[in-house]
Amino acid sequence: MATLSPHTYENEIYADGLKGIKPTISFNPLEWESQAKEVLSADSFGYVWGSAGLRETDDNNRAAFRKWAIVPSRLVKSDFPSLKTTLFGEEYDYPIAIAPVGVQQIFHPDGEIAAATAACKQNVTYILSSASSTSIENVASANDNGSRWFQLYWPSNEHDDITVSLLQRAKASGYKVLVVTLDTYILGWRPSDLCNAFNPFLRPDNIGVDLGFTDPVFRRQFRERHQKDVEEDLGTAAAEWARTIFPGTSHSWEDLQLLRKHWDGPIVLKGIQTAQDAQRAVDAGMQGIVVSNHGGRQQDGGIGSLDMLPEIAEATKDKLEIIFDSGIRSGADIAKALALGAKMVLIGRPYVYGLAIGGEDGVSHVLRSLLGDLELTLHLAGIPSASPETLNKNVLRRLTQ
Ligand SMILES: Cc1cc2nc3c(=O)[nH]c(=O)nc-3n(C[C@H](O)[C@H](O)[C@H](O)COP(=O)(O)O)c2cc1C
Ligand SMILES: O=C(O)C(=O)c1ccccc1
Repeated sequence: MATLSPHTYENEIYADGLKGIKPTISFNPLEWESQAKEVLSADSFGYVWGSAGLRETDDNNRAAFRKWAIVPSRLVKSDFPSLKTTLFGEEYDYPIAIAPVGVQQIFHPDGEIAAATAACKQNVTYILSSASSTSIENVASANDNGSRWFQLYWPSNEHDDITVSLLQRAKASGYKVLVVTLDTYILGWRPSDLCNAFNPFLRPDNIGVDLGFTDPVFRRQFRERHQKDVEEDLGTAAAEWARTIFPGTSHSWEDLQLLRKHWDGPIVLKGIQTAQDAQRAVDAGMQGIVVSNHGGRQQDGGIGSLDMLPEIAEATKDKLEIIFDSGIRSGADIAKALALGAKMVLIGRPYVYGLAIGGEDGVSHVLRSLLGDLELTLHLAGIPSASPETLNKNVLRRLTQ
């Protein structure tokens, strides 16, 4: 069955309207946050909404989009724009993917299963977090024949055998691209979580440690250390898994060779914010980067992620694939990031809010809304496709310096 153009979501909604049926989830992306707040516990809402320090990096992420504006062209006779994009030699239907987000069961009981199912149904890539509350294998089953990538929180060198085990499991379960997050070897200073005394990893129900608890190498080593199984001392095991994937200190550029050796598909470094680091990624044999500051959740007082995209793209876009995140909230935001050099963007908090509000349907709603908005934004600006030939810096003007 041919996939319907995303903007046709509108037709469904207006047809329902004629029957007196009103949508339950907002179409205003900024209201997804307030709707999620109504249904989540204070702890869970504070965690997803939270950012580092005074939220300056987060604010700068949003402000960066407002420094650019789309300039439309007229009498461009074209069909609805193609949203296809090509990365690592593969064609993707849409230039968006689900950002890796940990502990999704604290937002909805169906957690990762709901989000990975929605991603498959909407033809959007799902990136599984290392801090998932559902195992690599179970998420793969839910994601079925969908496109899925695996995000690594990278254990320190003393745990290389666990790293290799995670990579092997991901590979065996059909995850095609490895995304290595470099900005979160320890959690940032997050006042919302501190005020709630809430650490998503140190919970009485131990949600969020499933990848460790299902890992044969972690389980064997736990037994050797404690002469008991993970199930016999869940609290200790959860704390040890948290220390394993958030070791407190960073790796070095040389360490990437271990990942290169054990992963034969594309590797993408997530958290890059300078052209110099992007070039280092090229030199280290990496295939892509995510220009990201983790949604401002790690380091406060930082520059907006979009502010750094043009110079990074200028320096390296012909040498590796550029993906972007941090602050994407609308179709116009996606268009701007693509125009400034990204081939794909990651959707973060918006889909988590959708998950909280409506489970699988809520995630589908957010993805369909963003894609419908993107499609009409390009179409009405006279931009015939999302590819760099037609969606590039020429369609933007910088408003302020
Ligand atoms: C609740 C939450 C959990 C996250 N967990 C992870 C994670 O496990 N791994 C990771 O690489 N990034 C994680 N991120 C960061 C996202 O992948 C992404 O970079 C960020 O959400 C983008 O910013 P935005 O939400 O403002 O768009 C998390 C973000 C949120 C909001
Ligand atoms: O909150 C985050 O940003 C994050 O990356 C994370 C995910 C799971 C557990 C702890 C932190």
